[in-house]
Amino acid sequence: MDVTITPSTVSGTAQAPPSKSYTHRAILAAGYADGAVVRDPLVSADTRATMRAVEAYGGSVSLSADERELDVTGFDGRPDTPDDVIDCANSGTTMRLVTATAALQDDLTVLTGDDSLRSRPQGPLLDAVEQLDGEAESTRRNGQAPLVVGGGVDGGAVEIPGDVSSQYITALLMAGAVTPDGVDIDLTTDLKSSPYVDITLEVLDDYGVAAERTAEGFTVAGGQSYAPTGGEYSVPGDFSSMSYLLAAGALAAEDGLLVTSAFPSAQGDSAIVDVLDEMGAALDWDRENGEIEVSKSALSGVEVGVKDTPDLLPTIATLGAAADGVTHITDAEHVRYKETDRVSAMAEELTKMGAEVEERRDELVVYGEESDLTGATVDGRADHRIIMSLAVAGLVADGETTVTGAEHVDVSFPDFFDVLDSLGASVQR
Ligand SMILES: O=C(O)C1=C[C@@H](OP(=O)(O)O)[C@@H](O)[C@H](O)C1
Ligand SMILES: C=C(OP(=O)(O)O)C(=O)O
Repeated sequence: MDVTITPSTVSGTAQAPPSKSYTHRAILAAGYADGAVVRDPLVSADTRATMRAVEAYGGSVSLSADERELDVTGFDGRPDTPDDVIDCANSGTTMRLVTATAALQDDLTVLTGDDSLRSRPQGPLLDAVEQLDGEAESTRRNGQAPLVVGGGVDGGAVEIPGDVSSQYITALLMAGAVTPDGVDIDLTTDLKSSPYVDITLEVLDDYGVAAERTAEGFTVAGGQSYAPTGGEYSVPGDFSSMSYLLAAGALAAEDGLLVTSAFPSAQGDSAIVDVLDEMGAALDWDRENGEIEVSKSALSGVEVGVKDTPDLLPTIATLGAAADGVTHITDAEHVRYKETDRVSAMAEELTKMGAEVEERRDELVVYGEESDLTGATVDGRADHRIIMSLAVAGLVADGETTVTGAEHVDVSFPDFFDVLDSLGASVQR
């Protein structure tokens, strides 16, 4: 599906979708448990992949008609051998988290995904499973899926780099809690995306599982049981998804835009509020009521590191292209290991729209004052975050912007274009 955006103003109220990261964890934690009800889940292509995995391991997942509740019956810490290959589709979180689940059972599980997911790095996690005396192979022996994993690990100590994906740590902590011996994780390089591990620790705690940071990394004791208080878990709003709404507001909400479901949580991507503030956006976050009011403002360039917040790079790149002055997005090397190489993707696609952008190995520099955003046909790269960021740029580009492959917003924000349309943007599908 192609979507064409013409310059528009936006106004009104938009509710942020539920958090993808919390939903994945809440569903898998319910799988490790006897079961649980997950309230306000994100129902999207990626979280459906995690639901399929829980079912493949012997659990069941049923979604209420209004999609506000997932009733999960768990496999209680003892995954079955799946009858078939687990298709993780486009979801890195699913593949990493359920690879560690596969290592808990003696037999083998085969995990695969789409072209993008089969090109992303899994090697350090496979290596960690082998350090725990499990079996973990990449069929092509290139550290990428398809993967074959099993071996019935009992726990132990692992060394793993922290600068490829924090999802390996999340995976090992979640599975480690139900091993007999627990898992000690020694990070051999600096941890990137660390707020995502904080999300994991928060969800584990809510499910009654103890895990903690250590001087070397993290540790989780074995022999624990997952059980959320009252048998229920509620998912908060998603700040990565909110970043597109807030950016749209800062660029195009002449009369202001209100974003709801914005309660504080462990999500590092709530840093978008500070980034916008530093760029000069008129913005007010009422934390108590979970509401952010933002209005169209003259923005200036900013220097921002995305070590902890890789998913914000595409949004900040768009903001930088519409701002005055230079925007430096630093510490960005790990942003290349996502659904696409997002550093290159944003550099190339914003260039097609007339932006002046310089790509470095771990940095994207956007020269806002030399950028005159003009409508163009841009490639969404089958990557939800690239599509949403380019669509937001289209709100302020001169002329028509067509984003190709726009259906991939289905991964994290399925009704993104409906929401944009309801806020008054001119969106043609
Ligand atoms: O654990 C998670 O929910 C996620 C962790 C991050 O990935 P990395 O840890 O691979 O950087 C982030 O980019 C991804 O969108 C979601
Ligand atoms: C990188 C992302 O997710 P995942 O790693 O789960 O594919 C994302 O949502 O931007």
